[in-house]
Amino acid sequence: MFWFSNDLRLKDHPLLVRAAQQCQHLLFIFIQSPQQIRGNRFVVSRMSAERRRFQWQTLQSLNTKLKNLDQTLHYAEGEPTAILDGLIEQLQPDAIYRARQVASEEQHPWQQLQSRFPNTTFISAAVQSIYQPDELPMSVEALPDTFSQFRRLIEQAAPSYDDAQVLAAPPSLPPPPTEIDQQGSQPALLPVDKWQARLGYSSTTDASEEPQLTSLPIKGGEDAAADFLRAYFQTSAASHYKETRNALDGEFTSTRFSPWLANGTLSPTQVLAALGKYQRLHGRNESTYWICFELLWREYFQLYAIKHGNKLFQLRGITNKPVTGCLYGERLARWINGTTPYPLVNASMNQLRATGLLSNRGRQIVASCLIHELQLDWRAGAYYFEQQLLDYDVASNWGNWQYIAGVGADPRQGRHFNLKKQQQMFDPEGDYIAKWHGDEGACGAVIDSVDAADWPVSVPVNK
Ligand SMILES: Cc1cc2nc3c(=O)[nH]c(=O)nc-3n(C[C@H](O)[C@H](O)[C@H](O)COP(=O)(O)OP(=O)(O)OC[C@H]3O[C@@H](n4cnc5c(N)ncnc54)[C@H](O)[C@@H]3O)c2cc1C
Repeated sequence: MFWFSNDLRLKDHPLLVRAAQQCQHLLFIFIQSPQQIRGNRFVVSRMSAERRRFQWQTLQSLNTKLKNLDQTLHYAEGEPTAILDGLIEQLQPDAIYRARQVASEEQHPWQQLQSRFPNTTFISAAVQSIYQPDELPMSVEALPDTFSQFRRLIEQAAPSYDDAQVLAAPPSLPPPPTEIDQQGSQPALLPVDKWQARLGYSSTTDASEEPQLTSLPIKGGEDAAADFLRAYFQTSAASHYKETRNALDGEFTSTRFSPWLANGTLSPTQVLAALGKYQRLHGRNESTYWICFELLWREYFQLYAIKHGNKLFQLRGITNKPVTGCLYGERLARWINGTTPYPLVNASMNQLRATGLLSNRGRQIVASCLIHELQLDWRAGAYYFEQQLLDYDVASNWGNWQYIAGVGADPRQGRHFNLKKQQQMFDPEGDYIAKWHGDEGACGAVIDSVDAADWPVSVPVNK
């Protein structure tokens, strides 16, 4: 049994190659846990319709690729443990394969199944990271408290990422187990094609529906990821990355690889291999190095999530530092709907709501505003990002939020961005604010309509 999660590709997938070599039959499954869609006390839902659409495009694309190898992707919605429990009882697989998961919610069913089925072999590998655990110069428990320390250790000791090698997709796959009815008679588990109609998605998606940050649409699937990667390195953008990466908008100011890296249609090794080829053709400079630098941040946060477990989601973070933060509904609604007094924040939130995409600088600015100006519980922001971001990645999202909230890996104990200064630096002409209507909803200097005693706050009228 091969359980796909955030590794939705066939290329550069060592675990898949291993399963293809070791098994006589393989059942491919993807399970959507309702817990990861349902709301909680912070958000009405943890997954927006736009994110689901992107995920669905990705699953369809994976299914098409599997079909070319006479295989099928099966999909189920439900508690992973319950679904797999039934399937393991029924099919008695010798082994179950799954990409390593870094956060507790995703790890939990795997651990439960391991203890329930001691005679089944559970095989997992880090297929979403640059380094395997044994290539790291430290154990996960000894991960340094700051990124800079981690980067220095990696750059001194770990194998160089200059000559990254991409593994080919398996040329063939073992057939599905005979017990699985291809027509999908299992109520919980159906081939992806059958689910498509049930969920109301069309088999082809109108390209104009896809969110765009560049002239290429952000479309789900391994082929779309490969096209995007190729298109990026056909430009000279990588040679200027360090100077442009902080821009709020614009064609290839940063790589925009994150949506595909997050769901595993693209591996970091594929990015590094394409970068290596680019450097051999056009030369290396500080900008090309900086792409690796940012990928190391991603790597760091993955290990950070494993090391810190549930602390990733706690108000006091990994520091246990006492912090305040309220869940004041009116302020949160203003932040979400782009009606704060800060046009730059509003523009960024409007962009995020409309597209599911936001630059790194935009994320830092709105996160800082939620924490420092609006004084809200940072987890409300993190959950809202989880709902909206097409590139949502549990480790990068929660790790970055903790960093800005001062309860994470930041040696400076948090970041408070001066919003006026940020606007002068990154949107001096106001183009971004105009494009995303940041002025339209701005509510003036007074954020709240009532004070602490619930009295209406009157706005002084200038005569
Ligand atoms: C509050 C907040 C929440 C975030 N949530 C997420 C998230 O859910 N998913 C996500 O992938 N990134 C997240 N990031 C990190 C970063 O903003 C995005 O990775 C980046 O904007 C993606 O655009 P890009 O692919 O053009 O990045 P580039 O600048 O081109 O960087 C290349 C790659 O490096 C990695 N990377 C870059 N910056 C970071 C970073 N700070 N932390 C971790 N990895 C990084 C990404 O995989 C990215 O695709 C968050 C940042 C902040 C401040």
